[in-house]
Amino acid sequence: MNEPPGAPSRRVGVMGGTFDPIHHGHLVAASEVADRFGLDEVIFVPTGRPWQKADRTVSPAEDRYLMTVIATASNPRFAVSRVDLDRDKSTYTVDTLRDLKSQHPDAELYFITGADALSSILGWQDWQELFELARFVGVSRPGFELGAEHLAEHLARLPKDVLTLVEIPALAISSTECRLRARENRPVWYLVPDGVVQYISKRDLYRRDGEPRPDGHITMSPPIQEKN
Ligand SMILES: Nc1ncnc2c1ncn2[C@@H]1O[C@H](COP(=O)(O)OP(=O)(O)OP(=O)(O)O)[C@@H](O)[C@H]1O
Ligand SMILES: O=C(O)c1ccc[n+]([C@@H]2O[C@H](COP(=O)([O-])O)[C@@H](O)[C@H]2O)c1
Repeated sequence: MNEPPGAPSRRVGVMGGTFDPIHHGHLVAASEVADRFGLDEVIFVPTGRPWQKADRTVSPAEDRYLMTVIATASNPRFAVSRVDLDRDKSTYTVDTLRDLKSQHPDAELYFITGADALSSILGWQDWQELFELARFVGVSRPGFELGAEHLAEHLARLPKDVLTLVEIPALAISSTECRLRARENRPVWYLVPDGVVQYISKRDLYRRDGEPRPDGHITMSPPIQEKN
């Protein structure tokens, strides 16, 4: 929704991700950055077609969107946007930020990203334009420390003062590990919000392609190239 003319500038965080599934590492990152930067809101933006994950099967966009809604529903400062899901092409952050900027013309945008994603930022589509649209906040993640030499070398090529690095409480959780656990019938409780555990079970996500479900149905995850 557009803001009324003359409204004071709001600080809006943007947390993009594939969220397959969303987990507590994502939620803590958003919450910490909101606190440190006094953000009024954090908008979670599930990717539509994450081109950098084209080599693997990704769950249908609507499932990832609904899990993101479930996970964020209880926090009045968290919201979810469909901009990347409703765009009929590969997902690029430059498009995400352009769309959100036009929806929130008076807001200062803060794009939140983990240290792992940050380490490839110079390869992102139109990367120079990204910093005209938003400030970037890179957060620590176990296994991807902010002080790593290769990350520093990569980030040295960015313009000055466009990125702030923030240490956050370390949660060694990844969506990959959650999917693996769900596939092997091991618990994902406490790694993801309770409602997401229940959604994974209800929709039978992360079972092997072609593996029969207890009710005899066969689940096939659509390949990422298909429109979900
Ligand atoms: N445990 C975590 N701590 C901090 N940041 C995280 C954590 N997990 C993911 N992120 C960040 O959240 C954003 C979205 O991540 P994404 O949805 O790809 O999750 P993921 O756990 O990295 O998924 P996958 O294991 O499938 O690659 C990225 O910027 C990523 O760096
Ligand atoms: O714009 C790009 O080229 C680009 C390349 C890689 C990742 N991103 C964004 O970074 C965010 C995290 O991506 P991922 O793959 O870690 O889920 C998500 O919003 C992606 O759209 C964006």
